[in-house]
Amino acid sequence: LTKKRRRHNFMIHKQPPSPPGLPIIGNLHQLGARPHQSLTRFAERHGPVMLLRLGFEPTLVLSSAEAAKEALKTRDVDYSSRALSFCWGKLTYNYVDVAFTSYSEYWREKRKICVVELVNLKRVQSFQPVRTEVTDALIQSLAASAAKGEAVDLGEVSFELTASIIFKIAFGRSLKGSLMDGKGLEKLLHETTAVLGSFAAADFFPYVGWMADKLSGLHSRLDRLFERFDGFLEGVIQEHLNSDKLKDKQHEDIVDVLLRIHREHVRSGATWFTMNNVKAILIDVFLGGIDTGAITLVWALAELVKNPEVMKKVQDEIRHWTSGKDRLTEKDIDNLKYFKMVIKETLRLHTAVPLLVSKKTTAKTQMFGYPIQEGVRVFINVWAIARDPKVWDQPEKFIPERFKDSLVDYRGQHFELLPFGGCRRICPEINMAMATIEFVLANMLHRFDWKLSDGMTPEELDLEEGRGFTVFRKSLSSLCLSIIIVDLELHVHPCINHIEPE
Ligand code: HEM
Repeated sequence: LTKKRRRHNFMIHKQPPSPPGLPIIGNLHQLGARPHQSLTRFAERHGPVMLLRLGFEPTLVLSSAEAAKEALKTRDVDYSSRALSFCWGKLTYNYVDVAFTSYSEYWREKRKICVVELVNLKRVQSFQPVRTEVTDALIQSLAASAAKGEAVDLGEVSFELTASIIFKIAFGRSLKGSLMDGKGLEKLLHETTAVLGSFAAADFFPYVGWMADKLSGLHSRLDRLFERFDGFLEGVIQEHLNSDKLKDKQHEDIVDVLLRIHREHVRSGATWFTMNNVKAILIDVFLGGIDTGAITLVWALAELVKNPEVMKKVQDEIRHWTSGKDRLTEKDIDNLKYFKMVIKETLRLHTAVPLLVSKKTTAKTQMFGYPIQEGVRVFINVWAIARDPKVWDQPEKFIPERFKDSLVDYRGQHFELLPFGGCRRICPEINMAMATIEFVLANMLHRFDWKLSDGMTPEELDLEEGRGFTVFRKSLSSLCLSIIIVDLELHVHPCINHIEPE
């Protein structure tokens, strides 16, 4: 009995391992510019469950599929809240959005709106004409560049493309000629990403941190950003309220949907869904939808250019199944088995949000038998998990074939591949995001051949990642590629014997 009690006491007081830190700041200084990479190196030494101290904040870092499964499945309620973030709080009208709200009935209601109203299958399909229109315009502009022999900046192209789609889907207006045209929007998003990725002392040093943030100029940068976003959203909302077009449900944009829900709430006497909720959810769509999609597209093309044999194989497949047609439809994409493996491999190696959105424990809980307190910040390092050599053969290499006979998917059920997170807080917009990425990328690969410009060889192409913390942006924005328009007549029946349809 005594032995049992001793072991019980030992486990109660035992803490997960952690790298030694400094007084006051703890391990903060060790995170560096790419925290997911630093944390991966720590995990190699200290194991898949670590307890760090970031300032005064205890922070649990999980770096294996088993640990992710315990947090996201076995004890999902305990790990479902969000850690407060000073910057996000400001931009989301004090956490009244979906992504940064603590786990509660209030979050559940708002999430239900997202899932039921914004991203149901019908709605995703209803946006197909938008994806087609924007992709057609892209193909035309790429064809013009190819005809002139000009290289294109892939980062710019991808960004403009995902922004155009989100603008049409969410705000019902085109990006061009809107208040936030082209470069203006890109600059705004860069500044937002920089601010959100910067260190907010208030998050790690309660009571005193806000003063440091004020002195460092973070408050005024945030105020300026907030004013720009708020002004833009106010304009869009007024435009929708003043429009006398009565839209049928099939053709509503996201602002229409949210305003309709707001009206229904007011009519029923409910008070919890306010105009600030409308704006904060639009901020989620704006910040969650543009960068992530563009990042994924750029990485996919960069990997394909670096791996010409994969590029050839995937283009052969696409051109085979479209048999000389000018453009692929969304239906054609179902036939593209190898293409889907290329997408999965891109999401594995280059997950856009490497530490997910940071979580917080809602109660006293456990991890691998260690007791974990309530209110502990949690990072799930899905970047490390997707490169874990215990799970993946040659994890650093881009090998789409690894998914050939594998059931592993990215929809939150397989804990070794979690680019969209998993379980309760999983990205609610996977279908919308993937419909866009697949359609655009397949058409870009179908119509054009892509080569590095300025005589650069694939071996010379540097795929180093950029700086970032939560929403991760890499330095590939200036990846310039030459494009060649393909004579599709010559590609009517390229021989493909590597992938057969089911
Ligand atoms: C390739 C594209 C995308 C990627 C890789 C991505 C990734 C993610 C990730 C990793 C999370 C956090 C999951 C977690 O904490 O467990 C998330 C949450 C979220 N994403 Fe996405 N996302 C993408 C596209 C989008 C788009 C297009 C939208 C909106 C139109 C969106 C809206 C959201 C929202 C609202 C949440 C918060 C969910 C919640 O906390 O309940 N995402 N996304």
